Amino acid sequence: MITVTGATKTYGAFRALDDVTLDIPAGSLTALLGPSGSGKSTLLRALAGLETLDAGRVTINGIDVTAEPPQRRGIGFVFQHYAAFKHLTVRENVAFGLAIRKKPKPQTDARVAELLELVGLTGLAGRFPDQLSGGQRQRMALARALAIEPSVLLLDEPFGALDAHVRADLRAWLRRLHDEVHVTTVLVTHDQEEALEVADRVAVLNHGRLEQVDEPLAVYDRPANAFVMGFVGSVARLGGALVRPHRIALRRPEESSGVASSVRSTASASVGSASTSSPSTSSGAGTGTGTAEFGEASVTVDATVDRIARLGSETVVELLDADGVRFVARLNRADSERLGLARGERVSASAPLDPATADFGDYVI
Ligand SMILES: Nc1ncnc2c1ncn2[C@@H]1O[C@H](COP(=O)(O)OP(=O)(O)OP(=O)(O)O)[C@@H](O)[C@H]1O
Repeated sequence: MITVTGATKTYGAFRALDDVTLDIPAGSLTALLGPSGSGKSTLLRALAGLETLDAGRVTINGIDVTAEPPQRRGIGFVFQHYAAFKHLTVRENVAFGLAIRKKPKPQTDARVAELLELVGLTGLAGRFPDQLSGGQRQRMALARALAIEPSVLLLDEPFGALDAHVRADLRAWLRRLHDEVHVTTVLVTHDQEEALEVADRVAVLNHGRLEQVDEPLAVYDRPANAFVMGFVGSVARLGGALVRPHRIALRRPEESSGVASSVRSTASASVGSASTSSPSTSSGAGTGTGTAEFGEASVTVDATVDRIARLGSETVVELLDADGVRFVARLNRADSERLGLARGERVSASAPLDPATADFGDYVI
């Protein structure tokens, strides 16, 4: 278990961490997620002891390590650009931490063999780092970090420099690795998909402040505020309300049933008539709210299709509402083909108003 209490760090007048308090459960894989400059790396470096806090405390497994140097915190660290020893083989790189701790050779050899097996590099043990791919190098870095049996593993965008396919593979691999070794792990990422896929807890940072800490789906489904909603998934502004693009149902004005991208694909009879009969609603002409379509509060606007991008499994439809506000709806392929929309067509767009997020509409994201 790691606890961070009131962590504050300033650089001159700039507050990189602003009173961050966070518990990281033992054995969890927690992602620190946030945009560039939000303070993720500063927080991770403070956990590592590479950064001194202006105020606040860090404990690891009940021991206050705030004033301890990195080497006395029992941590393993992997950076985006791993600095391997170029003149040492993969095996020697992984053994490095054990060698400087003067572990007996047979013990070191056995541990290194076990780690190379764990990260799938057994066959490449005799190679030098520049004979490895980027993904293999990062796996070697993880093996090296794990060699000293750290109580905490700190990963700063470890796959950030790799291409999308390799990243996706390594993400899945990291999840499996974590399920095997259960080391308390903190992963810094600015990629919400990576955080939701890999972590069992996600801590969202913005401007040095902790906005929300929760399970991955909870930050998506029940975001604490408009920033979290916008950062952990895409959002559309529909008649002043923020909704998820995959929950928007589109239909031609003359049709009686809508087509939405997922759970709402059979949504029928709508409040679309409100769009023309209530031009005085707060969001302007073409907007209505009601409860008929989704069995819960919903919002409907008239819109014009501006652009259609068919991405394979889904279709992204860009629309303009009556006020010229652009928003995006995401349809699954079957629904999109059934609807057969074209640029310039007029449609009505409806989405349920989630009570948890309905009042985020006033926020600027
Ligand atoms: N040594 C430093 N001196 C001055 N400012 C710094 C220093 N280190 C970080 N900062 C600033 O603190 C803020 C937070 O930086 P940090 O690296 O923690 O952000 P981050 O969320 O990890 O971003 P990124 O994803 O871009 O790495 C940034 O605005 C950065 O410019």
